[in-house]
Amino acid sequence: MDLARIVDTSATVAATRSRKAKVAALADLLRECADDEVGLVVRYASGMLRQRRTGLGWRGLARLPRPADTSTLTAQDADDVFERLSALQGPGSQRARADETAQLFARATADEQTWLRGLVTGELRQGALDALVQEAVAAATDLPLAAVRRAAMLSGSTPAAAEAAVSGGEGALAAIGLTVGRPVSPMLASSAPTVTDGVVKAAGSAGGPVALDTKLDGIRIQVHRTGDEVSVATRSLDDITARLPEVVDYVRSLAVSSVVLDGEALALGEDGRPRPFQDTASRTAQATGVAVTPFFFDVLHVDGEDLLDRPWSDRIAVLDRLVDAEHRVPRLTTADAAEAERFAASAVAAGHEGVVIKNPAAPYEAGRRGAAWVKVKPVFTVDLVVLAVEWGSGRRTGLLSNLHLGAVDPRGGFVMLGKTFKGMTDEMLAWQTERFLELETHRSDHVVHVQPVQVVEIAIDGLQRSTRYPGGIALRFARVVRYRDDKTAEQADTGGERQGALRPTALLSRRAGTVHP
Ligand SMILES: Nc1ncnc2c1ncn2[C@@H]1O[C@H](COP(=O)(O)OP(=O)(O)OP(=O)(O)O)[C@@H](O)[C@H]1O
Repeated sequence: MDLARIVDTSATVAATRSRKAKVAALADLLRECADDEVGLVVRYASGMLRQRRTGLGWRGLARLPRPADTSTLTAQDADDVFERLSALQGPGSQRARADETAQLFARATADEQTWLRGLVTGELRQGALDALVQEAVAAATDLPLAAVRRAAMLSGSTPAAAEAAVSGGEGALAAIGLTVGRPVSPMLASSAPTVTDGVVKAAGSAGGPVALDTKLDGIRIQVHRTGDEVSVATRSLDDITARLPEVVDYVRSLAVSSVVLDGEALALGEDGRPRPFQDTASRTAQATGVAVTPFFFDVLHVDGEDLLDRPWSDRIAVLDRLVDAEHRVPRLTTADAAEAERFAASAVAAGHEGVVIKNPAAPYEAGRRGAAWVKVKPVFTVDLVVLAVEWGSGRRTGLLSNLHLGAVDPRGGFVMLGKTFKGMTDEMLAWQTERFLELETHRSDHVVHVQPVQVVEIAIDGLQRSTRYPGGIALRFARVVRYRDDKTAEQADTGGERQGALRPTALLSRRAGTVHP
């Protein structure tokens, strides 16, 4: 497949607002692929490299050779270069990387250069793109979208689902089940403004009791075990087995031969209350530091049996049998809103984030964010992307301080919603100065513009209409809660639902919470 063909499709997808037209363009591209290139083309169409690391960043791409006049590159040519780059290490590798990169870019036309740079820096990646590509795979292969989606979630990979669809049709898609040892996209929660609303939403039209789980503010962990082999994956499916030996030891001690558990790892203080989130979060980067305790709230597989399609209540019965109460998330099942409010208040008083309210009849919907799980938190927080940072003054001279914050723009890119320099600890200031200088793209005056990849969680008192920012809304009293390294920019919150019409309520309704301790 010619690279230019993919670059063209990318441009068409970016240029149209019509979802139908985007899917049609992607499906046309996939129809033109040879079977053995589908995986790579799907990756590139989704803005993803096949290699986890290439060692190339924004800086390495700052100066490019003169573009070629005619396009000759294939997708496979590009992938071959990235494969060689990913294998480079040791002395001389920096030089070799620069040479390989220069040669690749010299063979690319101007449009291809721009596209390749976006691919390498992750700028082409958009969460929504993955869903579009799944639709395109279904359209190109004439297979049900639900079957493609399910396979993508269970394999944790849209390219893998596309390859199966092309090579073996619906049978091959259905054969992608849960494989112990291979992480699946975790089930996600929608949100509600109050516990009472959350109870109604999770119960659905049938009404009846719901389960309230304490919402722990730790590291989402999905733990797979076969025999003595244990692996731990994060929410974004990164392998952190080596970082969490205490979680590995605990799951290895369970009386099962194979199991897949879903939960949170949390660092507790001597008083049994959760330690500050930063303490827990530091363990995603290192195996030392404060100890974390695993708390499980779901089980997806046990001893050869997949439990995904079984109702939550059945799965929890299995969990209660397998895992002792000290390693389960505290929970209450009730149909009474007042009782639910009291439980949520006590969870918050115990130092937790809120509750996740669950429908007891619901299956485990990998990768889905629906009404079966509803989170309710006491403060509004939004996950935004840092677009630029201003140099500080006074006590903060020499440090990057005031953050320019953007939400994901449904039309592509980001839309700025406000700025903040509040809520940062000295440690955060030092860290962010280093981090944002690494991500710098250019400067204007006292503002350092950065690659839009760093997600930050911001607490706000609300949103207000404003003419100051292009989206027409602005954050009220924004302050930094923490940096979110477990989220990519495309997983940040959206500034609006459709066609650029920024709807503050859409942003808020997914985030609001009013549990009163
Ligand atoms: N008992 C629980 N049941 C389900 N999820 C829980 C539970 N306790 C904590 N969580 C965490 O809550 C997360 C969802 O809420 P939150 O909005 O805080 O997280 P997020 O990462 O910002 O958003 P999301 O994962 O929904 O995009 C889950 O991904 C999970 O990691």
